[in-house]
Amino acid sequence: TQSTRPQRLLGAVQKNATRGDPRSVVKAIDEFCRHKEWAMNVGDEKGCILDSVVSELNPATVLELGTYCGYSTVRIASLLPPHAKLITLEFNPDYAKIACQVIAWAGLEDKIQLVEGSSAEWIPKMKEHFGVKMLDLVFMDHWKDDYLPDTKLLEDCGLLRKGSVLLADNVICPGSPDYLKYVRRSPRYKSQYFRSHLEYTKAEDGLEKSVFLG
Ligand SMILES: Cc1ncnc2c1ncn2[C@@H]1O[C@H](/C=C/CNC(=O)c2cc(-c3ccc(F)cc3)cc(O)c2O)C[C@H]1O
Ligand SMILES: [Mg+2]
Repeated sequence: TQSTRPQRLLGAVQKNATRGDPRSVVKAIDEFCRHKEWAMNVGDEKGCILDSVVSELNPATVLELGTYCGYSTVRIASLLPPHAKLITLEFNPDYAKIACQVIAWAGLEDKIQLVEGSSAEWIPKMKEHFGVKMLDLVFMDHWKDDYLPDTKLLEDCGLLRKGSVLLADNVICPGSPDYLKYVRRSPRYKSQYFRSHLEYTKAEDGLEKSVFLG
């Protein structure tokens, strides 16, 4: 039977990356997507911006919305301090299965909790189910129409503190206009646009970093 693109991406990781070496997993995926098959990972150019935000913040608790194949999951987790935790939500079981194996190949199982389910279902369960008090960083890379409702849900669930950072992918392409308007207009956020390009292409895209002011 035909393989899927995520399965072929996993194959490229298992063929070209070194087990237990997260950065080689990131590199293998970028090579595959640049030279073989495009896939919707945040990619190497926006990935460097993601790296700088994570390194500067040094977060203890990270939430990622939209795991897909686990590229940004591995990229973020590879930069986290020893006892830090990353929870990543993915509701597509086929993607979750691939991401789980990509994470295992990188040797990051201890830092990453992959949850198969929707953000709407699991954001309200963060505290009781995962013992999460506050989120230091939220990386949003799921359906673009869910960025705004999920941001409001994070606020309502009391998961954001003064200084919590929301980092959203694709605010230009495919775009999330209602989210952008909200974080840029709201007095409760200090928002900043990092101009870049859509992964593996020359099209404009960027990340929006929004600091919650409490
Ligand atoms: C609500 C919810 N909860 C948990 N997981 C969720 C969820 N909504 C989606 N997900 C999961 O996240 C992933 C969805 C990601 C959506 N990302 C995209 O649609 C996306 C699309 C493009 C793109 C740009 C130009 C083009 F011409 C074509 C595509 C680029 C990107 O970087 C993207 O992230 C997979 C899905 O199962
Ligand atoms: Mg994206």
